Amino acid sequence: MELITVERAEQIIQSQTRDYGTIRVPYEHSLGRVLAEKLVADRDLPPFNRATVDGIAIAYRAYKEDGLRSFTVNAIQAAGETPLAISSTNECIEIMTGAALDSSLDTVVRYEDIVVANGTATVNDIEIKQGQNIHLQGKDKKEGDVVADACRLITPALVGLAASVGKTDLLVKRLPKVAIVTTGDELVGVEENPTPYQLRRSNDVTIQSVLTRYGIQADRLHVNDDYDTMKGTFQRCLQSYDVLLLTGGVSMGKFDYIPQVLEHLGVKKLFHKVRQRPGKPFWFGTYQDQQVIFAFPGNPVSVFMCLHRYFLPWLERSLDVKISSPQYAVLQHDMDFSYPLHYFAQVKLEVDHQGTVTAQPVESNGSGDFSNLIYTDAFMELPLEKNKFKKGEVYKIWPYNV
Ligand SMILES: Nc1nc2c(c(=O)[nH]1)N[C@H]1C(S)=C(S)[C@@H](COP(=O)(O)OP(=O)(O)OC[C@H]3O[C@@H](n4cnc5c(N)ncnc54)[C@H](O)[C@@H]3O)O[C@H]1N2
Ligand code: MOO
Repeated sequence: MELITVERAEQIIQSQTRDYGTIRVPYEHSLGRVLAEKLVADRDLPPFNRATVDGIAIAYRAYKEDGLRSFTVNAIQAAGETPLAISSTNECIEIMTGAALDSSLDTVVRYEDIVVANGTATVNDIEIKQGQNIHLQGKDKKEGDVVADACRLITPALVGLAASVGKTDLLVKRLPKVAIVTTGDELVGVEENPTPYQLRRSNDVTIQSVLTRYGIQADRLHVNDDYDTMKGTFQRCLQSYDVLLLTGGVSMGKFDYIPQVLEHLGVKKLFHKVRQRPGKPFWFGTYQDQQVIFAFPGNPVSVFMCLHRYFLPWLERSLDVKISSPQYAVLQHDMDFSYPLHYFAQVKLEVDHQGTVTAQPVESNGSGDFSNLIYTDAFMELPLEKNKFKKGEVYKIWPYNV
């Protein structure tokens, strides 16, 4: 099969989004999930006229029309208490931040602007405005107003908002069951001691960690490069998971069995090999129009790039998240890349003094060199149509560390 372009690969993948339905989860466990319902205010926000400072509450007309500057303290009212009224406009209530104002009061003066002595509060020589220091009932939202629309990624602010409107269970998008399967005889578990020519597996934990941001608890499995073992493992995975993320074994090597095994099992290949670096041997397919299989080339940077450039957008679209607009940055160095491939450069992002996002490319030793991934922030997508990329030009970025 011919190598396809990045754009075509993206199109094919996006044509295979899936709907996993919805489920209710307690709001404490909803962070990172995708909201599948509108949240409405169960009461006005704020629910009452609320003092925004500690001080005294007065009737403004006594200050303005009667020229009063001293007020007899009628009572002290804490937040949460039933509003206390004054019986005459020469009185005030000492009121605390967050307390509800009675309808006989319409203005709050801070402690800093008064002197309280012997049961009387005297206002300093300052200008007072009617209605000051009061957060009016319903000013933010009215009862029944939408406070959050559906298809949003649930952020800490949204969890707080849900709690404030008494939503104990949130309807969220159901997540796919994901298996991450690493392959390769040279790979040992993190706890094991590698021989001089073996490596510790790292792709699986990296992928798993990225997925936790979306609330996905993916399972990790490892298979050695044995055709029948792979066949058995993948077959079981296809029965129990919605998505398989495989790493390694998709290139030209004598033990790169993955494409063969998958096709043997009836997985439909939608493409193999993309005009890109890293990640050229990327393989993608579907099983019985249900399961979706991403087989990433084993090099850690290839895996990381393909995960952010292809899998996460697929996931976000499948979960119906409001898609954020693409991000761009200004290249800070001339770069040459003379192969007819899209090049995904690792870049360090900064915001300059004019507020422009700039991208500083970082040299790497190919897709097996993952040492820079912690010092860089994004892949910059340099299109295959060009070989020379000039300082000052603007290209798309795929952030991973921001
Ligand atoms: N004759 C050719 N050889 C290669 C080509 C090619 O076009 N022709 N493509 C190269 C490219 S590009 C890549 S990328 C690699 C990808 O090959 P595979 O997908 O078969 O990956 P492996 O050979 O299994 O592994 C590559 C490399 O990554 C290490 N690895 C694998 N899995 C993990 C893991 N879970 N954690 C950490 N490291 C991992 C593995 O040990 C290898 O060093 O093929 C080129 N060859
Ligand atoms: O895709 Mo490979 O990642 O170019 O090394």
